[in-house]
Amino acid sequence: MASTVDSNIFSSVPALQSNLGILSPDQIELAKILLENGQSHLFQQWPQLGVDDKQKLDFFDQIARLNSSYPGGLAAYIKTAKELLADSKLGKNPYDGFSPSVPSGENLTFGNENFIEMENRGVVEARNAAFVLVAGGLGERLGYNGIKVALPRETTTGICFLQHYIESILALQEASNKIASDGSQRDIPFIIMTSDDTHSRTLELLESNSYFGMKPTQVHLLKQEKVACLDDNDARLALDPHNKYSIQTKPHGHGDVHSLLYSSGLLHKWLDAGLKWVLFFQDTNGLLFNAIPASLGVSATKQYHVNSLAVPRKAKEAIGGITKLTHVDGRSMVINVEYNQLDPLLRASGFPDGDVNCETGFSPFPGNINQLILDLGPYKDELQKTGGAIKEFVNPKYKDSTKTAFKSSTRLECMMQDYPKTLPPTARVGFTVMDIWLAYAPVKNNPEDAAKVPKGNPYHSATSGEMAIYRANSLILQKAGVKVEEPVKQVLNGQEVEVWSRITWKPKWGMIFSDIKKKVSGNCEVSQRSTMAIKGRNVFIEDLSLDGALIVDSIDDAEVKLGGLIKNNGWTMESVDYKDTSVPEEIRIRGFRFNKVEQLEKYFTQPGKFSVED
Ligand SMILES: O=c1ccn([C@@H]2O[C@H](COP(=O)(O)OP(=O)(O)O[C@H]3OC[C@@H](O)[C@H](O)[C@H]3O)[C@@H](O)[C@H]2O)c(=O)[nH]1
Ligand SMILES: [Mg+2]
Repeated sequence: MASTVDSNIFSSVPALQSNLGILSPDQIELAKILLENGQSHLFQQWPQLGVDDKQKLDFFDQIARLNSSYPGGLAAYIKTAKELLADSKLGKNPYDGFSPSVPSGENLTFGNENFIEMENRGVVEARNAAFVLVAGGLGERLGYNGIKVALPRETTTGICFLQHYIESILALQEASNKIASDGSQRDIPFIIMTSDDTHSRTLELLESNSYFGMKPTQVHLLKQEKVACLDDNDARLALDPHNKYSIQTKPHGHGDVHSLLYSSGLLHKWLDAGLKWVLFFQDTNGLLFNAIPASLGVSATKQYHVNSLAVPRKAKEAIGGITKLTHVDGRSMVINVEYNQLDPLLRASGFPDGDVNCETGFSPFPGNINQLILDLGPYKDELQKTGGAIKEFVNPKYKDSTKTAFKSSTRLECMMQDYPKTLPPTARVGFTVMDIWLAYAPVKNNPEDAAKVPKGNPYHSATSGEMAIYRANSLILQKAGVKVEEPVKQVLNGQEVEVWSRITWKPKWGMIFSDIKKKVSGNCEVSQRSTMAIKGRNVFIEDLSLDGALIVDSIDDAEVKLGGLIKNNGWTMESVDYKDTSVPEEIRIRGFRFNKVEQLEKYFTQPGKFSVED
């Protein structure tokens, strides 16, 4: 009751004091925390007891959520915000005292002996891994209305990113269980971090598709909460302009994944179950699983506590640079420097041209694709110390050079790749660089912005993301001995792209290069205008000459041989303008659609041996 609490602190805020009677002891505690941290303005407009009481309690519900979802609670959030805002006002460089240099890491070349060895090792390790997808972002740059994981990875099959990720994990699980030394079977855990922006639609996508073949018990959704917005340099929390009982909130960034995993209790469970690795990945990289087995192999071989996957980076490309930072006091770390910070950091530390390409045509700093492989043991130990809190930053847009007022409210943010920042120097932090064509093709930019990307830099659009899949699959088959015809150049949605044969396969057909090589033999060729979708597991390509469209699906017990000359009118590509709203959004953001003129389509639903020849 109001009379029993310390009245001093409340007496200076009469609007709150007069309402204490409706608050529970817990709520009164929260009110105290707010007042002690300079937030009395939140109650300024509160009417007397009896008016809007329900909304006042809603206000405290929200405060309780904000308090419990942040490591250290609101007091810690406000304290950090004050510090970071003061640094920002002073224009303090977050990398003060550090000088950047180019780090050295593992380089993998697709298909060579080392790569194949790493892939094999990765498959052994896969059953000891848990996969974590961060998918709480809205994808504002892409501007797509749905959730990004529901977008087709490519439109030949229309299979969405989430289905592809799940089928890839299941394929790895099966391959890994098959060779388990103790013969035991394990289900690889799959965690998806969602937010209020994506949670219900992600759940709905999973449920309406029977979890794409995964056991529902294998999948966990962890929803991140947004954090409170800040109105000024004193870190006064921002009220919603339309509701004085509600604090404005914004996303805190993908760094939340660590505190959520920690508080979920899953890390202990995984350790008890004998798991060893946690793999983090982002929502729309359709090539990612080409890179997973080999880089997991690298983690295991090198005993990396942290392994970041990277690709050669074009200067000014919107991907972070992996950088070695050496402090004047001698300590050093290998860490991602985010793309908006790399140029100023370089200019401030002896690289007068900033973020530019070197003689290789690429930035000397490898590009972070934000796929992290962490060793579970040290990861859990570290989170036990930090509670999963990740070094944050603030990025206020000031009204003017006095830096006293913001254009709009700001908030603290954090990034999952900043996890190594708190690690001791003894931690084994490394990275693995792979070819771009193999490993990285995110879908982040809308057509208009993609068309403005400087020539030679990747578009990161729905168009380039899909074309990258056909290119990667074509190149992989070429390396396996298939004569895949060279691509043609085409401009789609204002972006010049290479159009390769539209080749796709299900993960269970071939997860690693040695599997794929086993499925291809003889003299095979595929023309540029061809489409080939392999959906069955035991499909073998032998002396095939394809000039047209071929779709094959089969049950696992059917062994299917594809051979001979298969020729038909195939599928043609028609240009679509992204502004044409008569076309579904997920198609028009690509700038093309298929006209399915003619195809050979075969389904094998009975066990046995079959062959497809025209
Ligand atoms: O609050 C958030 C924000 C983002 N995310 C998820 O985090 C992932 C990355 O988000 P964005 O695509 O906005 O990230 P960015 O493109 O800004 O940069 C990111 O990817 C490229 C890397 O080089 C950068 O270092 C990395 O920060 C997405 O899967 C998104 O859904 C969250 O889960 N929660
Ligand atoms: Mg972003």
